[in-house]
Amino acid sequence: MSLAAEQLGLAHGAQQRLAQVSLTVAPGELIAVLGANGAGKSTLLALLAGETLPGSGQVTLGGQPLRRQSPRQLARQRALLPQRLESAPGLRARDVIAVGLFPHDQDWNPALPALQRALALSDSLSLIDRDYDALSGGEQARVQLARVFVQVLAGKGERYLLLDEPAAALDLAHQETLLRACRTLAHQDGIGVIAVLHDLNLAARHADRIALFARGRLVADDTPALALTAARIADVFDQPVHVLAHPTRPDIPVFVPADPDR
Ligand SMILES: Nc1ncnc2c1ncn2[C@@H]1O[C@H](COP(=O)(O)OP(=O)(O)OP(=O)(O)O)[C@@H](O)[C@H]1O
Repeated sequence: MSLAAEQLGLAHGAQQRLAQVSLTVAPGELIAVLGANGAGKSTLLALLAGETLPGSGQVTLGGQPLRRQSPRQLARQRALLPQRLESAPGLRARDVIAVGLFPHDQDWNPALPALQRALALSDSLSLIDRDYDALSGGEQARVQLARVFVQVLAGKGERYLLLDEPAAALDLAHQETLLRACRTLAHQDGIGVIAVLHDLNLAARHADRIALFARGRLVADDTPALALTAARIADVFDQPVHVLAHPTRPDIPVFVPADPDR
């Protein structure tokens, strides 16, 4: 059982968005996808979700090529949070969250355990009666997280959650809440979670594995300590860093950008 990218490639003319990427997400693991702007992270998530078709290679879910699965079956097994959130004029937050229940033929019902858990894990219960478009950016992000959380929690069997920069609009506490929720969904519920992040420290502290991308290629796929070496970070991000020891968790590296002027 897995969601697997097999030798994926996608190009537009001479521009190679992704090349020869093989990556497996297993049920119960949390993978952070890291890399510089334009490295191909969103492209990978769109391909893994079946929203974009690869130019070469294939994606399989539970051993079956994605292209053989109906949109409805796919929606029951995987949820995608895209990087750009659309506006939802005239809708309340609860209407947006209820979209995650549609693939399971369910409507908004406060007694649903999956819904209660999704609202708690995303800290969005207090937002459900607000107009979605009147929410702040971080509040909208929490509502969208509730939508994808309920989509996977209301399902059964093998399920995957694909999150494209879910922490981008969140404050410090809600970033921690989000990553703890991802760990719970992976480790307790057995969902395979793959999240694009830009914060190396957040990724190193919470992810089981890091998939590091540079110029459309996967350059490391390992535990945080082994994937995120100072030399590799300097190369991939063109930014030197100091790697420090975490004060209470020696297995977790801490990164501080090096400032050449000071
Ligand atoms: N629809 C598209 N058509 C053509 N090129 C695209 C398209 N979408 C993205 N690209 C290009 O593909 C490359 C990878 O883009 P992608 O969005 O996957 O990067 P990313 O790693 O998610 O970047 P960021 O951190 O900035 O969000 C970029 O060079 C981008 O300009």
